Amino acid sequence: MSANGVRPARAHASVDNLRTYLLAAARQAPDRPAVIQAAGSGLETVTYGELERRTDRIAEQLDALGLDVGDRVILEADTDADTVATFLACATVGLAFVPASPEAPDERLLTIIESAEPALHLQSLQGKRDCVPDSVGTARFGPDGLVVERAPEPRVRRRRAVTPIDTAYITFTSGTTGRPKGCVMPHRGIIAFLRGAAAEELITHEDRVASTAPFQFDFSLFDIGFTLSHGATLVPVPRARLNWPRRFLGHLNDAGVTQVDAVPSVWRPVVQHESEMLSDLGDSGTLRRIVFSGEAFPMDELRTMQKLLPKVAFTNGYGATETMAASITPVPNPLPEGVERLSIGHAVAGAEWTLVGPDGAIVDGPGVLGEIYLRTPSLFSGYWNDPEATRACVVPDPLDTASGRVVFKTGDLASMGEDGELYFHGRADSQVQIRGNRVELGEIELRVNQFDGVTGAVALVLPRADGDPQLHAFVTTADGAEPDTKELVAFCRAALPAYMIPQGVHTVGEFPLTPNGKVDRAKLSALVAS
Ligand SMILES: Nc1ncnc2c1ncn2[C@@H]1O[C@H](COS(=O)(=O)NC(=O)C[C@H](N)c2ccccc2)[C@@H](O)[C@H]1O
Repeated sequence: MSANGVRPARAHASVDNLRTYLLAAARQAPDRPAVIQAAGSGLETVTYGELERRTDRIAEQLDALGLDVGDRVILEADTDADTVATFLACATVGLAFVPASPEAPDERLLTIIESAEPALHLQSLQGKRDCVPDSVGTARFGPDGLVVERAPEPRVRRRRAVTPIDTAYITFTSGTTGRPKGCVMPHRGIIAFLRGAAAEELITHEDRVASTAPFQFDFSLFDIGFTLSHGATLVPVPRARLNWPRRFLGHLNDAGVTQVDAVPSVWRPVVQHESEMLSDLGDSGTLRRIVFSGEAFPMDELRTMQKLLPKVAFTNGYGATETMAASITPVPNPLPEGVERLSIGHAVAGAEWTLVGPDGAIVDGPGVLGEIYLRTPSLFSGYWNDPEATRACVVPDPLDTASGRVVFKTGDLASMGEDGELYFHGRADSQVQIRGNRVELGEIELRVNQFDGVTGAVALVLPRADGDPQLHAFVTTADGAEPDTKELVAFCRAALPAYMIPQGVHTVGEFPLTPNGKVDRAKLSALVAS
């Protein structure tokens, strides 16, 4: 019995809960490897049976702290077996975990703590965080369970069961307004998306999936969920190995990885410095698939990857944290000549999207730009403590406004292909007009990329106090030298309308990245302001 005599809450095996859904394999084949992870300079394997034992031990200890279903727990960690066990333990007792990166600065963690008001902060035995306020309990997790340093204040337990609509996790994304927004994800939401993803039949239980995203980026939560729900093996790639192409590829090779999940930027240094080793990895026949998400894979970089990996399948995972994701689309290898924009295909099984034009009319034909509205059971519960931001994107189904059903207004623009597949055209709020003409940043980037010596291009429009917004192109070049700006601009003029010609060209050594590995456009903009 717990503090107020109520039996502690527990996930019920008969309804959707992340713990029961992700440990189903532990029942059927407990000796199968769940996680293969770095250990010293080598690797170690944690089986599904061992993962379940660690999960239950931590769940018991969390229970003893007397927390209530729905209480928040900061889980500051990198992905490994103990992080997964802690994540599953939280799901078992109905605690909402808030993934945090050990690399996040103190003030970012404190902002999240101020907003989420967690009962407990959890970090690994090696964790270095020591700025957690006294109002929050602290504990460390490891292979032998939890070590509680400061018990959380006792809570009154009002709930007796963990239900599928209870919160599994809250991921705080650095909202464009600067204040981080917490995406509240219910158990049934993530499970619905993972079921839809499973219908793509990308992997079997024999696969070994490498996860490269930081734990606080929900791409990592997808990797964990997708892999464990198939009874396959998760291979986390620690940052120390990820940041060295040779070590990264060695880790993939040693662990016998068959699929690598990574944002496009992860591959840039690998192709630049270890293309030979990458090609050998593809020829070995073990690596079968690369899944990317987060942002469009620059076409020329993708083509280069495909030349090195002719036998590997490429898959484009598109979607937002608010619905975990939306579509999982195969990319032809090789990409046919002339294809200049990647398809994001159709929404996964169990979901469907609608394109809505600027005038509110439904777009159901090719070539017209509209905003994607996603009808899906993987919809989040809303933004933490921000009903206004929630109302702005959880809206009545445009096809059936009287029904009371709601859909996710993605803020993404797309056009439709011949058989209804979609092509991503960028964020609605980054669409710009210059002198009344809609500017396609992707088209500008494509053209600049074709200029001799340019290896990467990002186009931005920067507002100006007085006058039209200005178009700027940021480029990386093969030898780091600045391209001849006049020639580059002339090259653009030969293919683009006048209003799409960059007024500023800036050479950077490499593109700055956000903590989640996406091109940091805000940092690029700041280069011009300075
Ligand atoms: N494949 C893409 N092409 C092009 N633009 C994209 C793409 N994937 C996202 N995006 C963009 O990124 C936004 C979502 O950003 S996010 O909320 O941080 N989520 C993600 O980036 C990852 C996403 N949750 C996910 C997790 C697991 C599997 C697939 C996708 C989308 O609205 C798109 O604008």
